[in-house]
Amino acid sequence: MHENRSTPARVWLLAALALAAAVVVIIGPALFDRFTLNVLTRSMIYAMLAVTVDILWGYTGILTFGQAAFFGTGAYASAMVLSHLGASPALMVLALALAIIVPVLLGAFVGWLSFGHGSTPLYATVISLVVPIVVTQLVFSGGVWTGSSSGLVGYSGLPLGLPGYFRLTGICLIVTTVVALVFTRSDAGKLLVAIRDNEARCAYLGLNPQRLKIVLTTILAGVAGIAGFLYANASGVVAPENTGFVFGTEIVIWTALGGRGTIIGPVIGAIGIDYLSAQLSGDLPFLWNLVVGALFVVMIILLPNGLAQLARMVLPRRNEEQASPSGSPTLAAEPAGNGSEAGNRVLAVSGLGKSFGSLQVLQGIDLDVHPGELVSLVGPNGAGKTTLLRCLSDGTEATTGTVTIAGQDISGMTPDEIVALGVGRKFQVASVFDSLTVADCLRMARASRNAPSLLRRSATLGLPAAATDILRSTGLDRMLLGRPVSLLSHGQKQSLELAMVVALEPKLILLDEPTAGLTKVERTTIGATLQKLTGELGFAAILVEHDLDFVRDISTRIVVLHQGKLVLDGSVDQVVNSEVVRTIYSGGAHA
Ligand SMILES: Nc1ncnc2c1ncn2[C@@H]1O[C@H](COP(=O)(O)OP(=O)(O)OP(=O)(O)O)[C@@H](O)[C@H]1O
Repeated sequence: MHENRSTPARVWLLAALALAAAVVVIIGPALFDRFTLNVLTRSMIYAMLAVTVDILWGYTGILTFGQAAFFGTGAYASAMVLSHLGASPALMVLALALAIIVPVLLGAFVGWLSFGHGSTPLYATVISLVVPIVVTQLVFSGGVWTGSSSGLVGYSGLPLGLPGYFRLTGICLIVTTVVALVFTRSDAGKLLVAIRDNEARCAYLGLNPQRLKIVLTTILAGVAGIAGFLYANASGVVAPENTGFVFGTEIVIWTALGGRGTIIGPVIGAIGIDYLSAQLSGDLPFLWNLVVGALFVVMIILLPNGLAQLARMVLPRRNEEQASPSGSPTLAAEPAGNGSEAGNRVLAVSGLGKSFGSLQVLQGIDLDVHPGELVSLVGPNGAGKTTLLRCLSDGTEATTGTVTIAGQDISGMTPDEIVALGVGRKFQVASVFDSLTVADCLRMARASRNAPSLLRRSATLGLPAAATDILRSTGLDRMLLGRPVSLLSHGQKQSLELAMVVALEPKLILLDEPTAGLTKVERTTIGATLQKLTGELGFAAILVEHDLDFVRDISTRIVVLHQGKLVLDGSVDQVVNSEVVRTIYSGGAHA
């Protein structure tokens, strides 16, 4: 794959900004008085935390109040070593190591609890509220080890002096910010947005969003721990408030006010508000919190995306609609993947049943599908068609019977594991990533095969020929690759989702009413595409469709489902001319 070797302007801009910030940090001690240096050192440590919250909340959609717990754990781990064991160079290294390891272990546990098997979106937020409270209680009950309610104070830290701490924390913040900016703008960083937008689609692209969120929580807990280490050294005191829920909420407020999903916004928000708090809370000790609270409410109403939104309104903006073609990646052909061997069954369903409580939705379904077949699944509303597709793409759905894909029983398997067996699923309502561009959506579809770069935006987009064909035939190719998905028409989103599914190079494609709401021209294009995919390229497909004329034109076989039972499985002619079908569609047949 070719990479664009020229360095984009935004990389130079980032380097220039980082350099300017480094200069300010280096000469800062000569510019600021002691009070300002002290406050800014603390503010910059808090800004590191705000970056971690922004990656979790702003990019990945995980609202967390728990970063304070990891920060506090790191701070206490360091302070306990320095207080009880000493501050020799070796013990300093131990203090730093524990300030990372303990929060990382806690982060992995919290991540597993929040996003592990069976979790719901509510888990993460509730657990992030509970963890700081638990950690604070542990600190209170730690006796002399943690200093209980008084915290730990009077230990020796790194021998840097105030200017040294200012410079060290400044450099750490610049590094954290640059790494976060590079990562969130890389191909891999787009994965976070994909998870935020549409977790189910991620799973059906063969990705494992739960695992990714656990890894992210763990790594960012480690970063919060490093911030805790800096704080414990620079301030010379750690207290229960450093681990608490109130502090965790403050970080969220700084992030929101600065502008989540921007990295720079939360950095400015944290430094600005903490600095102002230090300046004003002396003069307005009781009013200050009220001022911050009121500011928060006003901002949420007027500028829900924070100060960064104001900056975007003022600064000239790139017109996203005109971002193509110069901003678009170039399409590159990927070698064809694992085609199915004609003759072998791709899918074998035997005695499949599904019930919701006492409601039996599917019963005794037997079905085989071979490579090259386009099997249409028809039946009246409520017959169980979508439920059947769900049972074929999620091994935890079926109540009875077996589903075998490419020779492997899928019972108990999760959607991403089934994608790896060669199943692609297209949903009834186009399931894409609205905040990403067309190219990024397609890149997500390849992410389980080609690990996306953590550092770069690729200048090319490698896709199998079948997916590129769909883009060409539906007009989504080059000119629209850089366009945000939110600007696409309904038909374009349907075509994009189909291209994403085909980009997975599945053996079996499951399509739930792919032509719903499309114009006649769009339907004809999709029909021709499906015929080519199956007839010429050897994919197998199961198509749920209500339009019998469309089905008749393109199918190789038709299966009729009625009241949860498979009542007919035959050639197009057999089914179309069947008395049973006529009776079912006229509403006359009952099980
Ligand atoms: N999660 C659920 N809980 C309870 N009942 C459900 C659930 N999902 C589906 N059903 C019921 O299962 C039956 C089959 O639904 P399904 O959506 O599979 O039908 P369908 O053939 O796809 O219908 P349509 O053509 O209208 O999309 C319906 O009676 C529906 O109400």
